[in-house]
Amino acid sequence: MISLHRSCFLNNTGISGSSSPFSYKLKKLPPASVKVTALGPNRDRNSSVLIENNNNPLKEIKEDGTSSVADVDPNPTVTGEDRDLYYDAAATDDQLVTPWSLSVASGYSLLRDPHHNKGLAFNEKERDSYYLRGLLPPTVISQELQVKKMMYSIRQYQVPLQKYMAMMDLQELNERLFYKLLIDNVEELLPVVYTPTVGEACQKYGSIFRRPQGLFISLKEKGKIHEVLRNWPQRDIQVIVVTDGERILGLGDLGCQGMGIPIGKLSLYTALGGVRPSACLPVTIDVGTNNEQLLNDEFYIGLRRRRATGQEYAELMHEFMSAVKQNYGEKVLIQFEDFANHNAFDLLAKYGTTHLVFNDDIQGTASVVLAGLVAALKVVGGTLADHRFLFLGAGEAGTGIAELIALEISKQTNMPLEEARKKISLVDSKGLIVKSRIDSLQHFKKPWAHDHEPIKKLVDAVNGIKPTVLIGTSGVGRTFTKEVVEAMAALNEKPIIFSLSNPTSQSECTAEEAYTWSEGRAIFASGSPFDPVEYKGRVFVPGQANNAYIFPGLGLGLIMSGAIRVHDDMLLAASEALAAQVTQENFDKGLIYPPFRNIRKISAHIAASVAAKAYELGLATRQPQPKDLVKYAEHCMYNPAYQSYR
Ligand SMILES: NC(=O)C1=CN([C@@H]2O[C@H](COP(=O)(O)OP(=O)(O)OC[C@H]3O[C@@H](n4cnc5c(N)ncnc54)[C@H](OP(=O)(O)O)[C@@H]3O)[C@@H](O)[C@H]2O)C=CC1
Ligand SMILES: CC(=O)C(=O)O
Ligand SMILES: [Mg+2]
Repeated sequence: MISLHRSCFLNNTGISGSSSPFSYKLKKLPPASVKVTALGPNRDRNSSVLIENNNNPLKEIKEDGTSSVADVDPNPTVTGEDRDLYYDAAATDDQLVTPWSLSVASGYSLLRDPHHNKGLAFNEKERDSYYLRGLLPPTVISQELQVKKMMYSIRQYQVPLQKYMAMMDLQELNERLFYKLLIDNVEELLPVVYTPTVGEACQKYGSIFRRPQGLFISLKEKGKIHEVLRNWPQRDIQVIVVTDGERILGLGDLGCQGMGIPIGKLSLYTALGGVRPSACLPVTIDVGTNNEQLLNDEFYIGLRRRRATGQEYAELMHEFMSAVKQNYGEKVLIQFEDFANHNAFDLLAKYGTTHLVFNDDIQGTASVVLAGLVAALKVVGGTLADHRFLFLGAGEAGTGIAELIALEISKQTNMPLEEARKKISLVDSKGLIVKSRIDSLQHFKKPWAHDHEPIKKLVDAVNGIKPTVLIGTSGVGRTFTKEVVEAMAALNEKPIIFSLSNPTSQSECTAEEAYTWSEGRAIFASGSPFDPVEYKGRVFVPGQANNAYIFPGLGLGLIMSGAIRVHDDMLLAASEALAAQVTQENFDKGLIYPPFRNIRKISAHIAASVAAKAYELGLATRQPQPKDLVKYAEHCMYNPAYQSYR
């Protein structure tokens, strides 16, 4: 006799899959008559799932997939309902299975289960049904009041890292409240869970690490990655953000502590793009670090060795990429994040043809910057082809943006791509990229080696090339000096200046510097947020040119269309969709990006455009194509409002 466990675990009864480490499939059973009950303690590998269908004999489905009629108590201790659990973001309406009845964790375990805990918002009935009496103080409050209370307490912290830690604690305590807080206060909390604070969190991750929020896959796990993926409690994974920690923002090699980045990016997938949290998996690949300070830090949490390279590195990455496909199928989206450029381009080229992957730093960034430029041209005038672009920094972000601009110019004018590229020049740590350097250049810089005399200093490159647009992707702070900004302002009535490097400390210049040195004429955007600036009685609101505008909507579009590959045209589509969201009211305020507070609407439009492109290119597998993709995207989005457990 299998007995029902009082604190049994609430399983994910999506169309297929499970949130416990064994797998089972529930397909097209008549709704309203299906009861699913998890047995055994939470995440117990020996657990099994019981299915009751129209009161027919209960079936027990075991971890190995076999099933048998079980002799069990048919009345689950508790039942509940949670849309999130059976709602498949990628399901079409007719596939949506609504009235599943689920058993949930109860009592103390329920209060410790971040996916289902509601804290003081559990109502009287739920407190009775779920054995919560006495475990909570008597008051019952709404989720809205919980948000107010939490915002009040977060605002008491003066130190950004303390706010970050309070948010991480909340995510571990009450996931829905965390996302409601983030969605409802996105402009205030984005700098807390994302750049700039996430940079400091990564630097100190060894000291602040508390609980696993993602998977650490190190060289120690070589040969076992398939099993390691199965240790993650969720099975129905739709998006993975993976880093190897070698280029974390502009902070360099942070090794295993780069984990803060995939965690932060994925929280934005949910908050900004509406992807279910249970479908998101943060991963850090640990192949060592070349950061001496970390290697000598007694609190460092990663492998204490120098970075593996060459075959050793490639083999671990390949095992990971293969295991991901084997575990989650070919439609799982993999976002490469903050890899150093000597691996990033090669990984993208290698896996771009076999997996659903993109590199956020190369492609997502390009898409957001192109959108900002298209919007800026409405203020400045002219087409992209009429402008000249100069970059400080010729790595992933710099060459990625440059290539997308060239592609767009080439599309708009039918100009050969090679000709379009000549409108764009890049400066790296050795100076302007020119033909005479070609033999010593990394492969991704070679297309940008134009006929020009060598120039060492940025200000000389500005005066020599006379750009209308200056973009910083160097990862080095304060490199747009007064001299450089003044040179841009002398050449242009409205110079476009983007300081994209993160976090704030690495920004090529501050918003105040850009507006002051250009006498209020710059069209300015930065990677990390800056406050509005008052200059000679006028208030200037800087834009935030950050790939966070793009990847959540791009990801949702890929998932909801069941795309199997990412294509450059999807990034162009995302970029156009973002630019189209800038309203006249935004322009009137000097904004070239729409406000982040509208991000869910923006993401729905981006997702719809990306999905439409996927269908057009024959890369979408979800059929039939929904008629109204924007509505469909909105409909797919995760809603953090509490569910009532019956
Ligand atoms: N706003 C956003 O959404 C995004 C911002 N970024 C930011 O962009 C920055 C760069 O990222 P990424 O392109 O991936 O990094 P890479 O390491 O790939 O590229 C950095 C580039 O900057 C050059 N560089 C370094 N120091 C100097 C210097 N003193 N003068 C001139 N050039 C210099 C490097 O030159 P060399 O090749 O000679 O070494 C290299 O070409 C980071 O700070 C990152 O946070 C990145 C992605 C998105
Ligand atoms: C924003 C981002 O992806 C970066 O700075 O690396
Ligand atoms: Mg990045």
